[in-house]
Amino acid sequence: MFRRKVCKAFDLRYEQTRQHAIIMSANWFLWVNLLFSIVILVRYYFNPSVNLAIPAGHADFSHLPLFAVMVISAAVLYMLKYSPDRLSRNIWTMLRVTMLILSLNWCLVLFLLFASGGRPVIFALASILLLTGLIALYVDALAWFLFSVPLQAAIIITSLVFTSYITVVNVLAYIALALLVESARRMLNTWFVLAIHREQENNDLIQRLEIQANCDPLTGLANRRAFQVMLDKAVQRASFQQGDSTFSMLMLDVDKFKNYNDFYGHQAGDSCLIQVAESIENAVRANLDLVGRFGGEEFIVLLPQASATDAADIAKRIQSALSMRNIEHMASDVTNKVTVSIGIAEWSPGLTASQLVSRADSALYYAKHSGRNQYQMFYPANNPVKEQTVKQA
Ligand SMILES: Nc1nc2c(ncn2[C@@H]2O[C@H](COP(=O)(O)OP(=O)(O)OP(=O)(O)O)[C@@H](O)[C@H]2O)c(=O)[nH]1
Repeated sequence: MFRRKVCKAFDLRYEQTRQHAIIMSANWFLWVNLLFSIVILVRYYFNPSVNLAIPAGHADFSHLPLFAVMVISAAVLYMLKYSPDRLSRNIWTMLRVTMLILSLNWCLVLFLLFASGGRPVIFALASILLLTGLIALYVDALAWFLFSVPLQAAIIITSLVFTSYITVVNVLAYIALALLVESARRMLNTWFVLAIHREQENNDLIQRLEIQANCDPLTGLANRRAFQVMLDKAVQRASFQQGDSTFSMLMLDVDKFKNYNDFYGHQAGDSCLIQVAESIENAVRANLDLVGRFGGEEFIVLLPQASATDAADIAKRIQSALSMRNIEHMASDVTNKVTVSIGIAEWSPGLTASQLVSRADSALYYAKHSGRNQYQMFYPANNPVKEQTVKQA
């Protein structure tokens, strides 16, 4: 089951990376096609003695496919640059069709050059096209075959048409070339897959380490360190924010938990802590509040955009969520169910994170000393008022 999930994740990553790679290298390859066709078109200006002579009469025809290569390459480059969704399936299909059309045009160029006496350079020209195509398209076997197969076929057909015979050496050379490029494509693709595997493994490892560094292993909640980071950020944000920047926090402690452990055993204690954690998580506001394990049987909740009164509502919800679980605690002198005491503190300008925590802690201390199974708010004079006490039945 787990393996299947890993494979799925790999498949997805592989497809996405392949798509990125093919777009990136197609860009490069289209530029190569564009520049290559321009160089062949203007070759006389560079070196009039170059052996790609095209006698009059043939020249126009040979220029046509070269122009076509130029125009198609430029048009597709333009589309790739300005397409709103460069990674869509349609773009991928368009690129494959483009590779076939470019290849057919190059076949025509080779054929016409061969016919006009440029024979000695045909093999070199085809080899350069095949090698650049291989570098650009090895990640997409279909695009590569659409580009390479017509070219390789063209070399053989052209030889057959323009020479009355075809030697064994020629045939062997063609076969060797075909085998060489295919084995090179497979090798490059193997490295590509391996690189994605490594990246996937590294990502998984980073994810695991992040979870280990930030999560409490028993409850899965944020650990104290992760909570502290979020709390510091909340204080920073609130300090720089104008207007309504209030936020609050809750500090919770399971009542008479030592007795619970002694009575039911440590393992049952662990399971009780997990249930308390779940109750808290279910009672807070999803995607907004952050629940953490402060240590031992103490929990902490960060409540963004919540005043002390809002926090008291959430504290009530936590108490009733826990009460509904009905976890027996026969060793408690508070009630015969597991209960929590809660301290509430609201941030006010100038307060540091540790000052806020210590306010929540002293409100919790007050709740404990007022009989447990209740919440208490902290007041600036560190004198929580008794009217704020709400006992859970
Ligand atoms: N099972 C279990 N117990 C834990 C864990 N962490 C801390 N404890 C226990 O939690 C208990 C905390 O006990 P105390 O701090 O004395 O508090 P209490 O018994 O809850 O009493 P009050 O808080 O005053 O109501 C200790 O017995 C710890 O061993 C844990 O991960 N699992």
